[in-house]
Amino acid sequence: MCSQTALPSCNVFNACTPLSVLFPGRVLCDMIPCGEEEVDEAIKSAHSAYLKWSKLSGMERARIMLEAARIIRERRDEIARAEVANNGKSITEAQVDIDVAWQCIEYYAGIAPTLSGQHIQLPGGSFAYTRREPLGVCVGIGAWNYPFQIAAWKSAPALACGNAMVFKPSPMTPVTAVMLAEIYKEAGVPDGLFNVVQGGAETGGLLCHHPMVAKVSFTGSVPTGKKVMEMAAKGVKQVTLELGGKSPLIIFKDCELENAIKGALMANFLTQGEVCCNGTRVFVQREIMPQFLEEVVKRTKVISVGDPMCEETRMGALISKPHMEKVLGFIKQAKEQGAKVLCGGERFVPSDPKLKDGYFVSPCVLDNCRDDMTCVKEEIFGPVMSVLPFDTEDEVLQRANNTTFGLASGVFTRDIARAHRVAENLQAGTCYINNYNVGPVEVPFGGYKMSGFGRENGQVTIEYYSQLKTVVVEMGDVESFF
Ligand SMILES: NC(=O)c1ccc[n+]([C@@H]2O[C@H](COP(=O)([O-])OP(=O)(O)OC[C@H]3O[C@@H](n4cnc5c(N)ncnc54)[C@H](O)[C@@H]3O)[C@@H](O)[C@H]2O)c1
Ligand SMILES: C[N+](C)(C)CCCC=O
Repeated sequence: MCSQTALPSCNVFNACTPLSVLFPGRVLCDMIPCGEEEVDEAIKSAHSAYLKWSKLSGMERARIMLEAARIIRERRDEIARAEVANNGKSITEAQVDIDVAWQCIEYYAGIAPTLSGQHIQLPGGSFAYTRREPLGVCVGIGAWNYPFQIAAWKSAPALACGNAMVFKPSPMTPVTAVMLAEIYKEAGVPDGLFNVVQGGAETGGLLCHHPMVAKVSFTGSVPTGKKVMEMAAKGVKQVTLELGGKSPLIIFKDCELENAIKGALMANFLTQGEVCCNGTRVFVQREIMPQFLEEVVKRTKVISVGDPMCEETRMGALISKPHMEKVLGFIKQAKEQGAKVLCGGERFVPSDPKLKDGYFVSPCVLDNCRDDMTCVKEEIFGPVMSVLPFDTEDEVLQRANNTTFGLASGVFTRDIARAHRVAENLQAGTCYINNYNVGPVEVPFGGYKMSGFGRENGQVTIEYYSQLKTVVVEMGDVESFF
């Protein structure tokens, strides 16, 4: 890497040992997963903090959250460099992730003072009112692709509503959630309000089962999401599930082709293709397929893969060796099933000897794809775009919806009526019209079908981190039947 990154200091529930060398393929830090005792301690301390935090007014909570957002802005480059070491994504993308994180905290700080209920008039001067109240201790469980951003997306609405959060990052990326905990503390949240516990499946299970936990917000794969839901159901805990996808991107022949090509690249190659909402099934209307392929391949071939700490790099390293092998396995299988590799799809070894053990894969465009191929049906979570021809709107809608996933979708067309008709008929939590993978924090994000339920970001997420109490006030005498 161009420069070394110092790991943040660790907090009480984080048993990782910083190593001084952070070259690709090396161990980032050694971790002892948190067991029953540490998880119990983290949840109890979060509960004590919740009792204080939930009694503050929205304005008071907002002031502290705004200070946290300010500190993140101030430390943006340091956190981004740690995120690169954590995940392997390019520094340019990591900086954007950190910006999205502080924007999210600012956004929910703005909402905190607006939380309110309703006043309902009843006969005889009696009335009722509703109060929006916090849930208590919420658990956040994160995936490894957007470690800092996921921690912010979960904690910001949780804290705005007056909850505490115990967050478990993926054991693949344990570092930057700890930095967020330190920042919240520095900003003035009560001790324990945002706790980080480290560990994998076992630690996650302990969190989901703990009786003092009111809600679990999970980001990860569908199989793990099902387990989380099952565990939470035992304690009748609320759940938000942000799961995987295999999203369609539909490009009609009347599109602005230059934008559609840029959109297809954005839909497939951010964060080495390890993005849940990627539009990996690119349906292109047959008439424009030759121009589309020529241009998309030309631009994919020049994506600079390599040292993620360098400003000019556009694609860094995949998360781990087993994951890289899984992605390369999908490409091999695609070829066996008849797909044609137009570019990339191989392990890439940069010329810098320090980077030779990194898990780099050259971005890949697959042609000759059919809907029944594994590469078109399953989430690869790597830099692999599958391109499929189509003829009519009805046909492409049916094929686009023929999946158990439903996280995102996209359409490129100049026909405004068609754009909205297609958006209405796509079975997905998000539809991008004439763009892809933009994610302003004001906009709700979440899935349909097996991509999950509940939402993150936007005003609606307040409903997933609070509960409504109804207070009924009698102004007259009690009318009793007895
Ligand atoms: N929809 C979204 O917002 C979104 C965002 C990012 C990633 N993802 C999805 O996440 C997946 C990749 O991430 P991953 O490999 O980290 O997913 P994963 O399901 O393997 O792990 C996710 C988290 O769950 C924890 N975990 C694993 N087993 C558990 C158990 N039994 N109980 C409780 N927790 C457990 C892991 O330690 C990790 O923190 C992809 O499918 C991707 O699409 C979805
Ligand atoms: C690419 N977005 C829009 C930032 C969403 C990332 C969410 C998780 O993978």
